[in-house]
Amino acid sequence: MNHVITTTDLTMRFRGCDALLGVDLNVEPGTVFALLGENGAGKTTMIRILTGFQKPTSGSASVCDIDPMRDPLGVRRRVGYVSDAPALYDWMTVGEIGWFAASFYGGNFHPAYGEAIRRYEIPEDRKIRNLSKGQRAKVALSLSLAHDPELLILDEPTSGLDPMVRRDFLESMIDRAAAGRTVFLSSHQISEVERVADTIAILHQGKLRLCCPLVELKDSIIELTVNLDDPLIALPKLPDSTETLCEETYGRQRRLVIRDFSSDMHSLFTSREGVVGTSERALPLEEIFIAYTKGSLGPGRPRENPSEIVEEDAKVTSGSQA
Ligand SMILES: Nc1ncnc2c1ncn2[C@@H]1O[C@H](COP(=O)(O)OP(=O)(O)OP(=O)(O)O)[C@@H](O)[C@H]1O
Repeated sequence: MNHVITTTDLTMRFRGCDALLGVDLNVEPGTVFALLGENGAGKTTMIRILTGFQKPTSGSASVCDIDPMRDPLGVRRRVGYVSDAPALYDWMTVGEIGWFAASFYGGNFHPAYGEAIRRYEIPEDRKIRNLSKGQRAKVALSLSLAHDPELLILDEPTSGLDPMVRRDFLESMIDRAAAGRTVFLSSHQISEVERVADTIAILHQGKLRLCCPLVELKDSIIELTVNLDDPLIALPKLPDSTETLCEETYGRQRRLVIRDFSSDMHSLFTSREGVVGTSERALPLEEIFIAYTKGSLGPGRPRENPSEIVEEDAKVTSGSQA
């Protein structure tokens, strides 16, 4: 399959900060692809590279079969892009900025822009500088969509929009994907993303922590609650095919978020002395995201023996002193 976006070993090192560290990513056509990450995870840096505004330190990228480093204008002609702080000419009116952008794209751009502006009920004679934050966001979205791009790249697209417009806008992204267009968006509104995304990628401290279809992700992760007689009891090691994303203790309950846990593994816990019982539940995307970005304990964890934690910490401490 021809991917709409491909990055290979993409790395961006700023002075004193590694924003992206060897990111390999493929985005399939006709999907809504959501890039999630905490503040400073590298999302905007990635989008700036994909849209040709930033040259990476190393690695490569291809967007609609164009190398954004070699042909940034070619990419921007093919792609619709809205940044988290859209730069619009403040002295133009809403109507004038439509004519201005239409001069680059031609075709059906101006009628499509005019229709979007009327749908959003923004007066065409209003100066851009006098628009509210939400109206500004709507103008930027209308401009990015008017040439019906095969790929739409959105950095925090719904910030500033009221809840009704946000919902309508995100639902329209599903329609775009159904029509074979591709939407690549970065957002902190995880519950909104969950309603529209086909594929989820999580960037954490510049590294791609995860990239997979949302349905697959939600099917593969559960929260396991283990009820204990003794809160200090050591839990069994799980098979290496599983990944324990986080482990927390609440009184006599141990809460684990585990990837690829299967129901026959409950007995590993229930057969252990001091374990009263276990229960599991599916997690919403927001809780999965938190579990991933809190840091993984790695394959097969939780730890067999709590003293291991102390020993490992001691090793780190003595290593740093050496
Ligand atoms: N021009 C720059 N010079 C130096 N450091 C930069 C530059 N641009 C970004 N960074 C750093 O790179 C890291 C990633 O920034 P980036 O803006 O990509 O994060 P983000 O995931 O978009 O965050 P947010 O969700 O807060 O917008 C941050 O630590 C940031 O300070």
